[in-house]
Amino acid sequence: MTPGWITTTLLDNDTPGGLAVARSRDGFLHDANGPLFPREWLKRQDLSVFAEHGIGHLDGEPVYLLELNAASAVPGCSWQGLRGFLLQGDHTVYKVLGYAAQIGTWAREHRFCGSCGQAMVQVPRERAMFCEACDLRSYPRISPSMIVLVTRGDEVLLARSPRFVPGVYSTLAGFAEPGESAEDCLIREVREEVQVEVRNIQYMGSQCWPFPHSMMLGFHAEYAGGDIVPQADEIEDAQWFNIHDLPPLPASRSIARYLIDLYVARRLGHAEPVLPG
Ligand SMILES: NC(=O)C1=CN([C@@H]2O[C@H](COP(=O)(O)OP(=O)(O)OC[C@H]3O[C@@H](n4cnc5c(N)ncnc54)[C@H](O)[C@@H]3O)[C@@H](O)[C@H]2O)C=CC1
Ligand SMILES: [Mg+2]
Ligand SMILES: [Zn+2]
Repeated sequence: MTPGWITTTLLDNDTPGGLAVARSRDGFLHDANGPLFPREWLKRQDLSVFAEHGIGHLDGEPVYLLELNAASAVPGCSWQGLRGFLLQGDHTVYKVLGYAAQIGTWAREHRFCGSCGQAMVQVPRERAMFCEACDLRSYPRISPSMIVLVTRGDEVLLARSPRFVPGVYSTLAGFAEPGESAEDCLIREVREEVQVEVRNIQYMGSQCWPFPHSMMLGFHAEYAGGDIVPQADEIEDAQWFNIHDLPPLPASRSIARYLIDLYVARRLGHAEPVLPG
């Protein structure tokens, strides 16, 4: 048995047993023991199953996703969105759910060929949907996004989107566009969002961000010029904050928080944080 969580494409839906998670628009089903249930028990509940996907092994046990048409009442259980599991509880369980959410979303959104419109079929032994007429394979969608902490000595540039929890400021982020390198994207996003120029771009690490399918590439960059001008509509406010006087920050398991905590730790000579996977 291999401990921990390993994704797979090789599970047979007709083989009984294993564990399962159930996902609806209201999130994942969970009870006091969490969101992983004995699969046969879960399948006996009154759930409207849209699709079943084998997704991996947790401590050697096969794990399946039951993707539902809608949430329904299961005695002793409730529904919680993926973000709730990110903020609280076991991180490995969150990783299982993050993968399940990405596979469920992708499979649901790729039932028909984008080229000819015919129904696609799941490829055996590969996580792909296939159109025979077009010989076209669609793989799970991953959207690369740059995230950057811009610094100026003891100051860090943080901004607020109108979508954030009131008071919270975070690092700048944005999706890569076709034709861009990671660095091109970072420079463009910082220009667009605050009209600031950067230099000495340094890659710091990455994080899967399944909301719904981002791959965050984290960077540090130094300020090189310009006065902050927040982008209309996208950026509600942006400021230089002294590392000794920071505003409320993003959740501790986010790479945004890691980039800030790492810079502060290095500046102050404290122990460095560890990037959560
Ligand atoms: N893990 C973390 O610490 C953090 C993650 N993020 C994530 O980074 C991603 C990008 O951040 P934003 O500032 O919202 O992006 P952004 O600055 O590029 O603006 C968002 C806009 O981009 C467009 N968009 C949406 N999906 C897209 C795609 N796949 N490709 C290209 N454009 C797309 C939409 O018009 C959307 O309103 C989001 O998924 C966000 O959740 C953002 C901050 C922290
Ligand atoms: Mg942005
Ligand atoms: Zn086709």
